[in-house]
Amino acid sequence: DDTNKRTVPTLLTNYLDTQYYGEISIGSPAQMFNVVFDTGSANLWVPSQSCSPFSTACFTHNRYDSSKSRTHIENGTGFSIQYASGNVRGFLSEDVVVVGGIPVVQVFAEASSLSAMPFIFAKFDGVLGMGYPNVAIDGITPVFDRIMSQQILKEEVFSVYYSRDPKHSPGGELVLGGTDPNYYTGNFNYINTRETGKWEVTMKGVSVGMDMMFCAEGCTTVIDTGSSYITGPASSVSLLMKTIGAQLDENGYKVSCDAVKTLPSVTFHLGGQEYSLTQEDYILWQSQIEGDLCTVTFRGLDVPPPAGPIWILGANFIARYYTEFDRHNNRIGFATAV
Ligand SMILES: CCN(C(=O)c1cnc(C)nc1NCc1ccco1)[C@H]1CCCNC1
Repeated sequence: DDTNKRTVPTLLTNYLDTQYYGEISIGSPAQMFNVVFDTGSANLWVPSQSCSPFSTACFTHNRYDSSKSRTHIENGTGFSIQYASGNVRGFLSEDVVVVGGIPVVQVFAEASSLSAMPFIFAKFDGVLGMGYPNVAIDGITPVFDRIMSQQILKEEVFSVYYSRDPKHSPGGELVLGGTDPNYYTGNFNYINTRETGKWEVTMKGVSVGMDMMFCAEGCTTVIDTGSSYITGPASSVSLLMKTIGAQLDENGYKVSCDAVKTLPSVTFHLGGQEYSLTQEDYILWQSQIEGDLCTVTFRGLDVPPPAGPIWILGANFIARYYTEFDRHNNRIGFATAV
């Protein structure tokens, strides 16, 4: 019977609307880590005590010390994960991982080397992949699969709320086993994931204002809770930016803050619904001493075939559209975030 099945909330911290992370523990006694709950990958890794003191990114974060955990199980298999933005290398260990108070015995990676870029900018220590098992490196059963097999969740889904304004509390919320009606209004609209066993769907178009500009023939789109921005093929994004009058500089596309109010909406056509982002949603407005800086939260990113070309909808999309990831029905649901 479902009476004793439950949902498991984890509060998230919002760092400048670009990084959202929550706390987990590994080991006994508990060693605490801040991790991104990332639908764009399927492995758990945290920095290792054994990382070189010269690896700045490793050294400035919490590190797992296996010698201090009485539940540590030796493994030692090599591990490496390659992101577009950087890479992580290390080895596997096994220990008790606690997420939202739920303990699982989990194989994870101790990162003994972390590329300085981008991890010196990370406020989080590691990444907890919420992707499908078939994309997990070394064939490791992901954390969420281990929690599902305990049969304690009301539904085999998880949901993500990202706040839009760092001053709001909480910065975000991950719910395992259901959704949190406090953070969305209206009904969910669902899109089936592609058969690839990834949190990706076929998008039916991207329009700017009233004009359909990209992806009219359909294109693969990843819903990635671990990415800050929206990315698309570089040529498409540069045309989109030209249309809104944004200039590319060394760290992204900028617009003059005075022009922000005249910017058009950008609309993503998913599953027969239109998901619009207004300038509110896609401009990061930072007040600086030398004047305000308005960054457009779109980036060009060319993912090589066979995985690419793809669009990636990240945190700025999820902040506007509360997202449910449904492993039971292999579909993604969006509702208007509060
Ligand atoms: C976590 C690695 N990722 C980042 O894009 C990334 C890199 N480096 C920093 C400093 N932050 C990142 N993401 C911040 C964030 C948290 C929640 C929303 O965005 C991606 C890599 C591809 C899979 N998906 C995740």
